[in-house]
Amino acid sequence: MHGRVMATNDRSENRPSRQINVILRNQEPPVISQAVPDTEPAPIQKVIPQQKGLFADIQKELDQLVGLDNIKELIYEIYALLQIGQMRQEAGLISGNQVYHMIFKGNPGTGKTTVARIVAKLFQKMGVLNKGHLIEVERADLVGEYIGHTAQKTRDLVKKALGGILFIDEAYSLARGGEKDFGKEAIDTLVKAMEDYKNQFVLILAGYSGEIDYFLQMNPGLPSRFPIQVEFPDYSIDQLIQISEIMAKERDYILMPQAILKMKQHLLQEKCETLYAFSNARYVRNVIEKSIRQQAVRLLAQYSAGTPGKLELMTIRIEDLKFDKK
Ligand SMILES: Nc1ncnc2c1ncn2[C@@H]1O[C@H](COP(=O)(O)OP(=O)(O)OP(=O)(O)O)[C@@H](O)[C@H]1O
Repeated sequence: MHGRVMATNDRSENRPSRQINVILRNQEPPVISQAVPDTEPAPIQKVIPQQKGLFADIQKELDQLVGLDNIKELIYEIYALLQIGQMRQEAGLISGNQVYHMIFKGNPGTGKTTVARIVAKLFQKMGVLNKGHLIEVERADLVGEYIGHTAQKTRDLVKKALGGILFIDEAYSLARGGEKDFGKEAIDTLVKAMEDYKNQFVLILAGYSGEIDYFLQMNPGLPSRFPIQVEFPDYSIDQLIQISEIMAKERDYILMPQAILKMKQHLLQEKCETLYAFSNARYVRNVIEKSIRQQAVRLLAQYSAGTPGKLELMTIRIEDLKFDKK
């Protein structure tokens, strides 16, 4: 699975192995089953009701997301780790500080920012971060125009992110100009901030998979600082259709079957033509929003002397679909 949490202070090498299987069920109390060696007490099925409340909100948000099973699993894994960490602490056991800086790899519109927001909320609920906000930046926000300017800009943004998440989109662009570029200064400042403000913010670097891999290769000191690496796969056409129906529903609209069919055909073509530049769920969102505007224009023209009924106000027809990119 992508995106496993790697414990950085694991002292258990010499102990018998203990495997923790996490089963995530919809709206039900999480069940944690432990498979333990013969010498230990019989397997325990432990239901911990107080976890339900804390995780319920997060789970509700995750349930709204189509696909992303590996990421949902990862988020639950982090939650479980934090819960058990608290219990271990209360039991007087070592529950050392975990490092939560992350790399999110994926094409545009695959849900990276959305998931980062949910992660921020989880960390805030679990007391890892005291604010749980997300500061989203890109190269231009970090890199300055003269020596020292970049370090200052980057430090200021880190300070804004304290208590939350600093999310750097297209992070690899910081290494674009090599050693002489101010991007290098931003990277060095970020690395220093990760030391200076340990556990006070979480840094997420996001971007295209290949470019992020290249970026990490060029900066060998970085990968070990990001123990959690997650792949955001492109959505299938069926998932994109599901997403479009959810997006329409959230706005109190319904897509007619003919409109769905047309959307399907169009997405197939668009995905083939644009390849890596295809912006997945973001593209679908734009289509839905444009189509809603188009429906409004159609209805006004159609009902110049009356009011459309409730169902008509909700319906997106095939002729409402708008695909142009402008
Ligand atoms: N799995 C999903 N289910 C439902 N909606 C989704 C899903 N993934 C993304 N979206 C929606 O698609 C839009 C774009 O998502 P988001 O901004 O998280 O993508 P991103 O990977 O950060 O994109 P970029 O790299 O271009 O910034 C948002 O409106 C988000 O709510």
